[in-house]
Amino acid sequence: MAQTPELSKPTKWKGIAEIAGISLMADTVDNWSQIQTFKAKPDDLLICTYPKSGTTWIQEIVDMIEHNGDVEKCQRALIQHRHPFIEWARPPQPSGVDKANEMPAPRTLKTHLPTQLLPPSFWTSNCKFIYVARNAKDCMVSYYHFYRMSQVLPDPGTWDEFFEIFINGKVNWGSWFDHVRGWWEIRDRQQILFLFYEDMKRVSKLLLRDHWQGSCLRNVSDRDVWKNRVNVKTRFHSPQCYLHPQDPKHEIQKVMQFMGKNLDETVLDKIVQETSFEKMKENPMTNRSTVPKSILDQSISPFMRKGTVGDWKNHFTVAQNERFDEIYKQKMEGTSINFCMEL
Ligand SMILES: Nc1ncnc2c1ncn2[C@@H]1O[C@H](COP(=O)(O)O)[C@@H](OP(=O)(O)O)[C@H]1O
Ligand SMILES: O=[N+]([O-])c1ccc(OS(=O)(=O)O)cc1
Repeated sequence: MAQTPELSKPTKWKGIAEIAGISLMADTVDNWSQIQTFKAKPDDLLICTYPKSGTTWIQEIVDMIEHNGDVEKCQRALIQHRHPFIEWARPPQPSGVDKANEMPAPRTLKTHLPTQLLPPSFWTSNCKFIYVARNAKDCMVSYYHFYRMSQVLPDPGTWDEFFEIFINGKVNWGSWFDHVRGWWEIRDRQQILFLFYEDMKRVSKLLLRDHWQGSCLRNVSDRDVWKNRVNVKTRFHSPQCYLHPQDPKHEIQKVMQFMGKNLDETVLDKIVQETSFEKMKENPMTNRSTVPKSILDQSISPFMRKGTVGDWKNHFTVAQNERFDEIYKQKMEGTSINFCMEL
């Protein structure tokens, strides 16, 4: 069994610390009591993700919905300043909790915390959560490039080294497997809208999803579906088997309904366009271009890097892929969650 390589540390760097075995920025850990005693409100909306799962994307979508598709209003501030990041701390700047406390209700907040580390008041205040999950392989690739460009994170080493670090959960915010499992398991016990990056990305396809098996059976064309609706159902002999359209607009509509908003089709179409990868990559309010190079060096890798599904195929070796699939099977055993790894 390969050893987990040690991450080498940048100079002038405060470091990484742990809470209950989960790596976090040391400043976050130093501020832990303020974070844990944070008082959520019933009308809070909390955006929850494992890092690199499309946080910025869902933030922009939520903000656009909240502001009825008004682009100018969404340009009021950098995306990282619009929604307080609950566990963020970087003294002497105000912490995420400080910023949330100053924010008028109704608040939209953000976290990467796994369920077991979330401030308890979120569970008791009956607020709403939007969780976006991204398939582990693309998430790992995106996190690797983020570690490379970040000047405040340890050096990720080579891809092969980072692969070991990621599967062992020794990255910030811990194990992808535990994070996703944790949020998936509680999705029906709280007001949680559980979304998939891949569903938000998929364009103009209808997906046949069997919820009993929890598996994507195959993609079918729109024409296929409407023509063969009954046949398809009959063929799979499963009452749970149904045809489910998924594309950015459909997912945005789900978010809109969850937020209790009602926007007309033209506004929804505008939100789809404005939150596309291409638009957000060019938008200085979302692309992190104003973050100093001493923190994020985008000449190494852009923050808005590729925004695709399946880039893992350009990074994983065949052996790594086989090993990963085996580990995935073990770690995700017994859960009904299912990811699409390519579109
Ligand atoms: N509008 C959009 N559409 C698709 N992907 C987007 C997107 N905005 C950001 N992303 C992608 O989401 C990832 C960053 O996630 P987060 O915001 O959680 O840090 C990056 O993935 P890649 O590195 O694979 O390109 C980024 O390119
Ligand atoms: O890994 N990190 O240290 C990390 C990841 C994400 C992050 O914030 S975000 O706004 O890019 O999601 C900050 C730090």
